[in-house]
Amino acid sequence: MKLGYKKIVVKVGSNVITQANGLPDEARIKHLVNQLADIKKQGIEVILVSSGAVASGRSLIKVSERQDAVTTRQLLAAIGQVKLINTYSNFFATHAIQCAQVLVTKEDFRDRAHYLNMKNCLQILLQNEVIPVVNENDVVSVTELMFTDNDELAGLIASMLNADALIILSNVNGIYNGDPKVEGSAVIEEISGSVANLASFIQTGKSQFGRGGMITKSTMAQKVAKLGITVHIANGTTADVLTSLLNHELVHTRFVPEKSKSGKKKWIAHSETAATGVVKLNDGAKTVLTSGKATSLLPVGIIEIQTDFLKGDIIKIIDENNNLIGLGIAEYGSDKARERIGQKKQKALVHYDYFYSAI
Ligand SMILES: Nc1ncnc2c1ncn2[C@@H]1O[C@H](COP(=O)(O)OP(=O)(O)O)[C@@H](O)[C@H]1O
Ligand SMILES: N[C@@H](CCC(=O)OP(=O)(O)O)C(=O)O
Repeated sequence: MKLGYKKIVVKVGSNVITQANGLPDEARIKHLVNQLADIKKQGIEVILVSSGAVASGRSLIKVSERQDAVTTRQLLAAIGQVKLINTYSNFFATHAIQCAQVLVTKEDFRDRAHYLNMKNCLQILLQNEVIPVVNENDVVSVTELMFTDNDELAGLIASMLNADALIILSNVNGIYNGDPKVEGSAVIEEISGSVANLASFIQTGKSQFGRGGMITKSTMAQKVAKLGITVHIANGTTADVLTSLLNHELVHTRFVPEKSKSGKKKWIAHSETAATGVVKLNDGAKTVLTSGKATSLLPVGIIEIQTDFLKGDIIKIIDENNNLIGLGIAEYGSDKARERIGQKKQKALVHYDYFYSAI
């Protein structure tokens, strides 16, 4: 395979594996499994992140209209995930490949210890030639405990496992430079760095069964590419999509990766919800920290400690307009940091090795 990847994360959206009438599209699931089996047999490690539990559940049970959205999702996912994983498991078995069900919540990544537990679990499956089939545990993850969508989860897993690439399969050929339904719009084939006007191309609407939409997909893709992982967004309803993509024969959107960041930085990048403290910087410090040079956060650039934190906590670093600049691990607690605000020649609050720039 021309692209030469050794480890890939493939994310399949609900729309790819659901027919227009809401029933699971078994022929498509089979076709994707055949390609994944082929890829695995070529020595590439594969992790699958598959949506579709809720959509599968909808085909199995009629839900009362009086039921609220959260409990409906729990009911449908609880039933649908069984069908979804059975379908994958049966198709993988025809290739003599074992797959595993890994259901996760945001809580499973809340601190470094939990994050490493998840990482160990996926690594042991890969070492045993098993394909992990990951989904959010929709039965227990509700409201603020939820991932934005499975694109966010797939980005987190790709970063955690140091994958070479993340392939997101949706029901469009990639990110278009306008409304995909309007004639004249074309697929943007390559995106490098942070493209400021990318969101302006993207319609806020989602596809029939999707959760996050293309804006969250592109924000996540830019973040993951910044960590050094190539991200591809392609059409999962196209025949032989994965093999064509990996052979460099498919029109789709590719996010060009930056230099690979360390495992610790990748973890910090995905730990915004675990952050305790909030520290505000002046514009000079912001410029230096986001310049791309190896610079640590010194107290001289701090103008306010907004929320307390302890040594070793993840802290959010914001600018004068309260926009997020980055995340980092505090070298000391907020008490000491407050005493040192604006002072020169003080120990860095966040060392460069433990700072992730969100800009
Ligand atoms: N500029 C754009 N390029 C591509 N897709 C877009 C764009 N703007 C909006 N979309 C919509 O985003 C949808 C894909 O996002 P989503 O519904 O979350 O899919 P999935 O279920 O695969 O995660 C597409 O079906 C498309 O309608
Ligand atoms: N966990 C949910 C899918 C949530 C989700 O992000 O869906 P999608 O936008 O289609 O990838 C399910 O299995 O139904």
